[in-house]
Amino acid sequence: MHFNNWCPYYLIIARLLNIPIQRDFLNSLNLSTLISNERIDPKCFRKIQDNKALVIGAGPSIEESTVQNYILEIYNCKKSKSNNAVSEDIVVIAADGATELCLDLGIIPDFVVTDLDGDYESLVRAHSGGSIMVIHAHGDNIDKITSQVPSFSNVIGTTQNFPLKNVYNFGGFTDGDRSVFLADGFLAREIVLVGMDFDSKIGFFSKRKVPNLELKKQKLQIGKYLVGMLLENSRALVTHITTSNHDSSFYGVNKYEVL
Ligand SMILES: Nc1ncnc2c1ncn2[C@@H]1O[C@H](COP(=O)(O)OP(=O)(O)OP(=O)(O)O)[C@@H](O)[C@H]1O
Ligand SMILES: Nc1nc2c(c(=O)[nH]1)N=C(CO)CN2
Ligand SMILES: [Mg+2]
Repeated sequence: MHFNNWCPYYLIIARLLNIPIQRDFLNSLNLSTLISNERIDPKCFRKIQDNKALVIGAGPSIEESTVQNYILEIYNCKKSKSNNAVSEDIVVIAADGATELCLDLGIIPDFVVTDLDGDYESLVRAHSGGSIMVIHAHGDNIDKITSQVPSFSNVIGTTQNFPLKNVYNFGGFTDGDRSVFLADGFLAREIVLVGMDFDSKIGFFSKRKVPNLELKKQKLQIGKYLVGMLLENSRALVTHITTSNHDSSFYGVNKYEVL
């Protein structure tokens, strides 16, 4: 989504959650100085363009074996397509806490979308395995950005504020909905959503210690709204994978599959 279209949503969210947008901007500048690359490597874009993006959120459905088997099935399909060399036409995008599940399943996500408030060890392991780290700067993660970004080399910087020369704004707020904005913005042909249980309890793979449960729930509702708004106008075919324990639904989805 272009910044001009994103900006009104950002201003409303900032007002709702009392976010000082000046601090968001300051941290974008901070992140910009910590990233060496000037522009995104076109290879990153081509990984998603016209391909199928599996976007994995950290909702509680990913704790269920049926969902884990589904993720593995898609991943094995990705691997088997070209004689065990990983085929490029399925791309795995893990939202923050979901990275840990991916690693547990033996999957290195192609992209990890994070504001660095999750499990640092998992991020380091994914990065060592080759994941592209899509790291988000905002006013409440200045310390994390400053201390952790220098340890990653394969980074795409993002912001919810003004984009800078090497810090992008694809739209979106929480790690989960920003993953969907990334898939859509990089022109995925198909988007499959897993673990996007915005109306359910906070998942185990989400932050273990949630300091403010009410705020977290508010953020999930914002994420749900943003995904619906984006997908309604998306060119991608969108499938939402759920289980009978989670009846989250949102606009813009072409197909539901209840496992
Ligand atoms: N029930 C759920 N519990 C947790 N995450 C969920 C749920 N449903 C969907 N998600 C998506 O999974 C993403 C990853 O979760 P995680 O808590 O690791 O990220 P987060 O956005 O950094 O959290 P926070 O908003 O507290 O910073 C969330 O950003 C959210 O969009
Ligand atoms: N300033 C600020 N921005 C955010 C915050 C937050 O806590 N503070 N949390 C987000 C969801 O992960 C996304 N953006
Ligand atoms: Mg996070």
